[in-house]
Amino acid sequence: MVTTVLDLATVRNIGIMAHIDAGKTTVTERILYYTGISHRIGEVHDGAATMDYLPQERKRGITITSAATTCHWSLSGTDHVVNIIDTPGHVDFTVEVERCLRVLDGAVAVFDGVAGVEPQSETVWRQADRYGVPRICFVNKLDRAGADFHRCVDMIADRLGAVPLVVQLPLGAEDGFTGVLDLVSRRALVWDGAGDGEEFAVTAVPAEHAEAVERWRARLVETVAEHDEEILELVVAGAEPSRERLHAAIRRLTIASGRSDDVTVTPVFCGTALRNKGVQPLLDGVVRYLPSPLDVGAVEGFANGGTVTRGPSDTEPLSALAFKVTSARHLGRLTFVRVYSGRLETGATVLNPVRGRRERIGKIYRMHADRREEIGSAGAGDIVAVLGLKQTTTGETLCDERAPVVLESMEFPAPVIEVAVEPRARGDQDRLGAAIARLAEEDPSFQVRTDPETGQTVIGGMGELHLEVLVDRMKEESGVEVAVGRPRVAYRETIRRAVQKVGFTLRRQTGGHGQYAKVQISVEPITADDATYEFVNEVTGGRIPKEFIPSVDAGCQEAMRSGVLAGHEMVGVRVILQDGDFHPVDSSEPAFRIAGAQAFREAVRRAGPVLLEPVMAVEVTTPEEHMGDIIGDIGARRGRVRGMRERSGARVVDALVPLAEMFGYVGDLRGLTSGRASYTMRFDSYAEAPRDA
Ligand SMILES: Nc1nc2c(ncn2[C@@H]2O[C@H](COP(=O)(O)OP(=O)(O)OP(=O)(O)O)[C@@H](O)[C@H]2O)c(=O)[nH]1
Repeated sequence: MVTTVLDLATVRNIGIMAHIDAGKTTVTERILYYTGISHRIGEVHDGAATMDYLPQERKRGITITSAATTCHWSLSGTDHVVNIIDTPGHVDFTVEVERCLRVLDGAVAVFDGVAGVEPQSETVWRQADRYGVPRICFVNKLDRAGADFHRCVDMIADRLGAVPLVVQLPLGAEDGFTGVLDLVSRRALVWDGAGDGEEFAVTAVPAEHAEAVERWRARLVETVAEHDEEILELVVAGAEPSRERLHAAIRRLTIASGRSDDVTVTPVFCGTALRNKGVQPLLDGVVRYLPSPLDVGAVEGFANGGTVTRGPSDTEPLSALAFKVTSARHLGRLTFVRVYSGRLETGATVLNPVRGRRERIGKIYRMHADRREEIGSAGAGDIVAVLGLKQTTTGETLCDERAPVVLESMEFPAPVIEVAVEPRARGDQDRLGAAIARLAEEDPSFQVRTDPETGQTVIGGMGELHLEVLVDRMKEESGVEVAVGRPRVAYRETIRRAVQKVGFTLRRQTGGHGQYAKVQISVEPITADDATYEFVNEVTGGRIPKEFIPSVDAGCQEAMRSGVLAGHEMVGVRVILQDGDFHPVDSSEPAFRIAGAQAFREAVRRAGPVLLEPVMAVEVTTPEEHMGDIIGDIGARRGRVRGMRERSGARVVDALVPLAEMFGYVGDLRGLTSGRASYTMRFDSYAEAPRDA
């Protein structure tokens, strides 16, 4: 077992983000290959890709669950550790995207050289804008007919509002694409087509390209000078910036762009991952231009009611964030964590301050796609998987008991779409239950309930594709065939009025001794945003013995799970237990639970119950000319525009729209704007639904 102390300056924690099909998986595969992790190149289309290791993903050919993998890349004789966090591209998996963006320091944005900047690449790009993640771009698929590097660069400027720094030009095109021209070093990198792309020759720029290289290099220097003082001074003095100075300036600009709202300067690389051209220089670019944990600096957290910071150093107290929980076959629960400060040691006891529980660190692994390497400890800046954590889930902090801190957590939206599921084979109910429980543990945005009327199991998630994938995984991983109902919006119920003194008496005589419990309650709406339920006991003088009070509470909570209107979960109710009565022999905990639940249902029926529907915060990013259409359409969907902004040259419309009106929005928006606009949507709040909902 190895215990390595990393030189933080040599660590890169990156994500690879792209529109579906732009080639993210192929690029990742090639990176793993060149860095020596995988020993053969797995093709996505024959289902052998290493990174997409769920059988479900192999079948679909899309990347769904993020996995972290560590590899090494040497630049100028220095070894670098590159931790790659695989990020999904589909909007239904925003939770996955959010948890990745939370823990990574930089990203490679992959574009399809034929399609250019597609609407969905805009979506992921905007997400990275929001999280302030510095990026470099890779224009992929330049071997394809119709690929056009310069058009893609123009689209990066026009559609994403970024400042593209072209650092390479393609050498040849389509079938004749043979390599890249490196503008910083004024060299040609040529893959001769033999072998599997490991070898490339570094040559002088061919004479016929010399003029283009000089022209584009001048443009590169000019753009850098516009944003960087040091290079500006050199240019003004008429000096030629050296290769090292230019690299350093591009690095400064790339990293600073992540933090800036106005300008995103992004180096642009090119190649074809499938034909193994251009990936090694892209790796050089990752190391050269993307930030190390040291560049990202200290992380903020909360302690003792105030804010504290933890610097990226092994000598600070431990702070780490769990960003993913998976269950690994034959191993059990595996928790992926990013260490922000201090060291995580095998066998140590750490604190989960959110739960107030101590946890023992079992084994620590560095993950290499589907292979694990056990290590004794992990230091600040590292990303590893831990075995043995029993309680900690996604978004929770682990820290030193003597210096507790809660790192800012990720927020998980409420599930907004539901489907009923049932096993096709009668005897499979228990296996379905186990399969669901396993998935729910991995994915905080996935929830389960039982429909009180039909008795069916209902699963809820972030979107239709999200649920579809989960159902497929039940089959693939647990062998349960599932019949699925129609997707529907996940409603809630609440009350609008207070109701006083609603009583219920349970009196039953069955054979031996009977059952007796009497309660009187009031209910009232709680208006605080996130309040779901409160229980207040005002019974004094032993009119209900103390030991039965929690049973009344439990009965009310049980009744909250299925409202009186349509069996949806209830929120926002305060119950006040005012009075009651008992019998020395016939009263019991179950009797008070039943009485509590019955009184609650009766009270709620009189308290103006209403249906609540999920309302989504929708952010549409669009070119100026489509603003009017988009705003009109939002109105037609019962939506309300909250504001408008400009971000990196595009207009951003912020609106609240009921989810029930958002089915099919992807297609409608495409129709309205010829695919130029993109949107993201997350749960905002619940609001009263119209009567006919
Ligand atoms: N011609 C060509 N095809 C490529 C290239 N890179 C990837 N492809 C193909 O494009 C398709 C999509 O590639 P993936 O790597 O699965 O794309 P992805 O972005 O990971 O897709 P998701 O996992 O679905 O998000 C596959 O059929 C690849 O073989 C390339 O450089 N040239």
